[in-house]
Parts: sequence; C-alpha cells; structure tokens
Amino acid sequence: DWAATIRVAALDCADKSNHEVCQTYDIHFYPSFRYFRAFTKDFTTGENFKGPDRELQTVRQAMIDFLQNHTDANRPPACPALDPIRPSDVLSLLDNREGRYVAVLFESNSSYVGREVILDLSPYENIAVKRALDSDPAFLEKLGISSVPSCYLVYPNGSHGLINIMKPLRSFFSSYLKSLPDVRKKSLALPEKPSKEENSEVVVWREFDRSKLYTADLESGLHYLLRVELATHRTLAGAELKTLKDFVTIVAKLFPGRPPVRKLLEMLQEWLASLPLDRVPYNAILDLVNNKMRISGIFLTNQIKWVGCQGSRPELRGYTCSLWKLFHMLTVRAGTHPDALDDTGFEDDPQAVLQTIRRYLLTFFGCKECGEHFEEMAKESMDSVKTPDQAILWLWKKHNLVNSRLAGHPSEDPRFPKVAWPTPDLCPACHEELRGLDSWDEDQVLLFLKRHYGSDNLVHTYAAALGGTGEAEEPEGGRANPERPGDHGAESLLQPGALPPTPRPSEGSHLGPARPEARREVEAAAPFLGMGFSSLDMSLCVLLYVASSMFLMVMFFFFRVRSRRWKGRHRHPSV
Ligand SMILES: Cc1cc2nc3c(=O)[nH]c(=O)nc-3n(C[C@H](O)[C@H](O)[C@H](O)COP(=O)(O)OP(=O)(O)OC[C@H]3O[C@@H](n4cnc5c(N)ncnc54)[C@H](O)[C@@H]3O)c2cc1C
Repeated sequence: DWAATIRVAALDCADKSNHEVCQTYDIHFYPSFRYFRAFTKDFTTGENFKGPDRELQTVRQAMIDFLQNHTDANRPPACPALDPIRPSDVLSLLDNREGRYVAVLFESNSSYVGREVILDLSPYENIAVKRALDSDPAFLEKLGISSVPSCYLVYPNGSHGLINIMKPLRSFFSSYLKSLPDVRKKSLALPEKPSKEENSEVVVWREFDRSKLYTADLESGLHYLLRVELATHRTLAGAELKTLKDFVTIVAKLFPGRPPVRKLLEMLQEWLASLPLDRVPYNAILDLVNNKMRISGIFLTNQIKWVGCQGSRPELRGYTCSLWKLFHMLTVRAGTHPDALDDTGFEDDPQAVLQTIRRYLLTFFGCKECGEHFEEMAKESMDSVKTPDQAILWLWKKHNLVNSRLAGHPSEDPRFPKVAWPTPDLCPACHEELRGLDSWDEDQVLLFLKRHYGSDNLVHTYAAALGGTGEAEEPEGGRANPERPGDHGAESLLQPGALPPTPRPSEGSHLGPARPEARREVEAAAPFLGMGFSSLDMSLCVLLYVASSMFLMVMFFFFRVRSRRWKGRHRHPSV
C-alpha cells in the first residue's frame, strides 16, 4: 500500500551475480538497509538508517522518518502529508463538505500509528487521513476522546464522531477505514514483479554420506569467502588487513584439502605477508585468487557445489555450513599437527585458531548478527582455552549452543534439524547416561571430532575437476573419486584462464559513477599492459629495479676505489 510513496526492493548480496552491485554500494553486512531520496540524480550509496533492531516495525518506522526528512521540494509527489495538524485545522475539517471521509488520528508525539494509517490508506480514494497530537487535553475532551490513539471520523454527509474499535492498533484502524462504504483502492501502475518461473533454478539433489566431509563443500566455501564475502570490501587496510593476513595464514597452514588449493592459499599468504603496503585493493587479491599469472599447480573452483551442505531449499544451509566445517577442520588440524603453525608467530598459542576465527567473523562475516553472537560466546569463555584439544572442544560446544538456539528458527532446514551433535548414530560412544540424564563423554567426543574433521575423512566425490594448471597434481593420497555419472557440475567449471572477466566498477556504468577515491583504488589494481600485471606488481618491479641499480653502482665505486688504492701501492712500494 505504500508503494506509490516508497518502493522497497531486496537484493541478495550472497548471490554472486549481484556481487558487483553490492560492491559498488559498499554493502558489508546483511541485512543492510539503504534509503535513496526521491529525485536523486547523482550517484549515492544511499543513507543507512539503523534502528535498535531489525524487526519489521522498526524498519517501517525508519521508512517514515526517512520520508519526513525530505524537504517540501524533493518529497515524493504521492507521499501524503505526515506532519500533525493543529486543533484549529481539525475544527475546520469538522465542517467537511468535500463529499468524502476525513479521518483524524489523535495520538502521542512518539506514536507512529497515525502515520502508518495515513500511508496504509494513501492508495484509497474517497478518504483522507490526518493525524493530530494529544497536546491539548481540553480539546480532546470536547471531542470525547479519553485515550490515544483514537480515530475521529467525519462522514461525507458532514456527521462526525469517534470510531469504535476493539484494539487501538494500526491494523484495526486501517482495516476499519478501508472497509467503509465507497472507500476503494485506486489502480496503481507499478512495474510487474518478475515471474517466479523465470528465477527458479532446477536443484539437483546429490546423495551423500553424513559421516564424511566433502571437498566440494570446503572448496565452494573458500570460493565464496574469497570471491564473494571479501569482495564487499573495496580496499583492505589497517586492522581489517591484519585480520585477513592472519586468517589466510591460519587457513594456508592448516587447510588439509587438495594440493592446488593449498598452494593457492600458501601463495596468497606469502604475498600478503610480503606486502610493503598497509592498504590493498580487493581486486589485487582477486587477481591472485583467479591465478591471473597462470602459475602452474594453483587452482580454486569458481563454482558453488554444496554436497554435505546442501539445503532442501536454495536459501538454506550452504555457506554458513561450510564455514563451520572449515573452522572445525582448522582446530582439529592444529590439535593433530602441533608443528603446522611453526614460524608464523602463532606457534605455542593454543587460542590462535579460535582468536583468528573470532576476528574474521567480526570483520568479514556477512551475517553480522552471527558474528555478534559468536563474539558474546568468545568474550565469555575463549580465554579459558589452554590447549589445542580444548580449542577443538570449545568450538564443538559453542556450535552446539548455536544449534540449540536456532532449533525451530526459520533458518533451520527441516531436512537437517538442529540437534545436539554428534547424534548417537554417528558416535554412540560419545553419549552416556549419568543418573538417568543424557551427557557427553568428552574424551570420546574429542576422538570423534579428530576423526571426523581429519584429512582422512575428506572425500573428493563431486569436487570440481582441477583446472588446467593444476591438473598434473594428484590430490593428497591419490584419493580423488571420479565424478558420479549424471553429475555435470565439473563440466561447467571454467579453466582459470577462461574465468569470467573480473567485474570492475568501470564496466558497471549503468550504476552511475562510484566514489572517486574508491575508483582510483580499484583502477590502481587494474591489469597493466594487458599482461595480468597490476600496477602494484609494476611498482614492486620498479622498486626492485632501482634497488639493484643502486647496488651495482655502489659495487662499481667500491671496486674502483680499491683498484686505485692497489695501483697506488704498487707505484709507491715504500708507502
Ligand atoms: C560462527 C557462526 C555463527 C552463526 N551464528 C548464527 C546465528 O547467530 N543465527 C543464525 O541464524 N545463524 C547463525 N549461523 C548459521 C547457522 O549456525 C547454520 O550454519 C545454518 O543455520 C545452517 O545450518 P546447518 O543445518 O547447515 O548446520 P550447521 O550448524 O551449519 O553445521 C554444519 C555441519 O557441522 C556439523 N555439526 C553440527 N553441529 C556441530 C558441532 N557442535 N560440532 C561440530 N560439528 C557440528 C554437522 O555435520 C552439520 O551438518 C552461524 C554460523 C556460523 C559459522
């Protein structure tokens, strides 16, 4: 009903095809609300209104505040007057001879009911809705109003009186007024919604074993993390960059996946560690992840294929599931391979993996709410972790807490109910009964987690075929399983060289010009001379060139002075 005044659209920033738009508009967290004023001509990323929560009612009220922040000159023409009228205006309305209904909602200054009802009735004809404040008790008494909100109605024939409704709520007022005789909805010419069939994807179910871990899930998750989640940050600097460097270090050292992926992570880690800059454009990272330099043996799929993380609907499970699995694998690997973090600065720190995950979630995780919940749990007890095994168990316990909090939540997939994990069928030894109560045998749980999240439990079924440069590599232990018949996912996988062109804001001219400083940063990372070199690479080359020239010159002068001295000594042997 409010559409003529304020249009609402939702964009799924988790969908890779929207990635460029979300990046242009600097969307870092979901949900993010952006408001765009009517008649705005120049590009803007919109205004960010933050209510105390994200409840529908708060969002509706933020919309009203936003509409009221318009000046008279730029107010949307269809927006009805939302400011309160004075008692004198009410009196003149009582002499209504316009032949239509006039409803006046009396309310307190902080109430939004009047404005919501005004907007609810805005597409209806034969009725005008106004609001007035309860600031003049004598006037209210004259009209017979004893409590607010109340609605005073002036009928088309001039008679008037208070309307009688069961509850003084927006929905009751609106529905009463909409059902008055001769009050009808005007026809609105709004663009049609795209039909459901056009958008619906055909989802093919992949059979899988719940006791196994699937490379396809982990690689799809890494692809999403590096190419979608990080992409919402145009440049990374300061604490954000440090968090990314530490996270990549932890993953590069502990990810037990296939060699081309591990190699890519190692390369990314070394590159980030060697950077002399405190600011990196995201596109420079993307060039590396896409292996623009075509280094042999490096590859990460650019397709999403969930297997153990499939949801029964496309919006369920997927990325967050793969992230949990990745995190558990990292804690387990740190516990079973004590030397893995040597020479990283994280050795001998049993909390290193958990603390890095914690910072990653707070800085980059698209689900802001999830990051905040995790932070609460971390603040409460992460400091108590004293050994790598305790880190494994800490994450397991907290994951179970999240499971129990989300049981029955709309994000729960009915096919994968949220229960305490591992279930008795997965690990009978983990469960015991103490004085009639279910409890965990934590030693058994630890053994189970080490087995379940260990590299030996990784299955490559459904995993993307390794790209051209990585094909020569045998996956670890030669355990790669062939694609199952009928699974065509791998065929659609592009070779690294054939990746779709990196979306760049300059190509998105239909979106309007992006912020100039952001554009400069992104252009700084644009391919140089069309050879896959970014200007960052070129600056490093120039730096190296100057340094080596200086070194040669110093050597030249050193030997020249030495040879002069030597000649001098031979000419004057007595000296
Ligand atoms: C750090 C983090 C915090 C989150 N916080 C929220 C939140 O606050 N609100 C919200 O709505 N969503 C949150 N999510 C998302 C949510 O936890 C689930 O990921 C999502 O609902 C999908 O659930 P799922 O059925 O795939 O199972 P997930 O909970 O994602 O688990 C993935 C897999 O891990 C295994 N597993 C399950 N429990 C455990 C355990 N205790 N230990 C080890 N392995 C286990 C199972 O094999 C399971 O299939 C969060 C996600 C993450 C990564």
